[in-house]
Amino acid sequence: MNTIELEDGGTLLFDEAFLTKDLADRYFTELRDNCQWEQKLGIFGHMQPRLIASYGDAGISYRYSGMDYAALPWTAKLLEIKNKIEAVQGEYNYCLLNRYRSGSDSMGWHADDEPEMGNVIGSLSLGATRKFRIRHNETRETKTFLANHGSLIIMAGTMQQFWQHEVPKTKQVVGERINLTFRKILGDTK
Ligand SMILES: O=C(O)CCC(=O)C(=O)O
Ligand SMILES: [Fe+2]
Repeated sequence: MNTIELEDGGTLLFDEAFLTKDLADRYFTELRDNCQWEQKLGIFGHMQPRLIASYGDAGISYRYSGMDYAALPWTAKLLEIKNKIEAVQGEYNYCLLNRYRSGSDSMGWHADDEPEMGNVIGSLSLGATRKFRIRHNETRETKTFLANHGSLIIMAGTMQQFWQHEVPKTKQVVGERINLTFRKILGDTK
């Protein structure tokens, strides 16, 4: 487990071997086959280049790229994963899953800095290894992490205020990747 102290009070924890390969394999298959995946419309009227699904406590919905996502009720597997991540850090009531079908699926530079969102985000990666990059808003300093099968990244402190992150497209032939970001939606979410 690696804890990186970022400038301006952000921290990024990276555990390359958070889950055993066996368990990561099982979660990948289970989530791929059983989550309610959908492709959403993004900004400028284009479909987002990935599939998403979202789960959480009753009554939770999450505003993202100008749209509201109502959370489906937790499944037993997702609660099991949530408990494991909470044992490391954080307390979560919502999970956004992203499914990157190939190297041409991606997520552009952004920060998860909505005011109603807690500052601790737990991000579990399953399946193909993809680059997870972070970039400081002012200095443009960039760091790259290889988010491999079964790895955990926890973003905390002031990271969302001072850094953005992305999962870039790649021309390499890569298999599917599923990423789960556990979050805490605060206050009145209706
Ligand atoms: O897929 C990832 O590793 C990042 C996902 C992400 O940044 C998000 O869902 O906000
Ligand atoms: Fe994000």
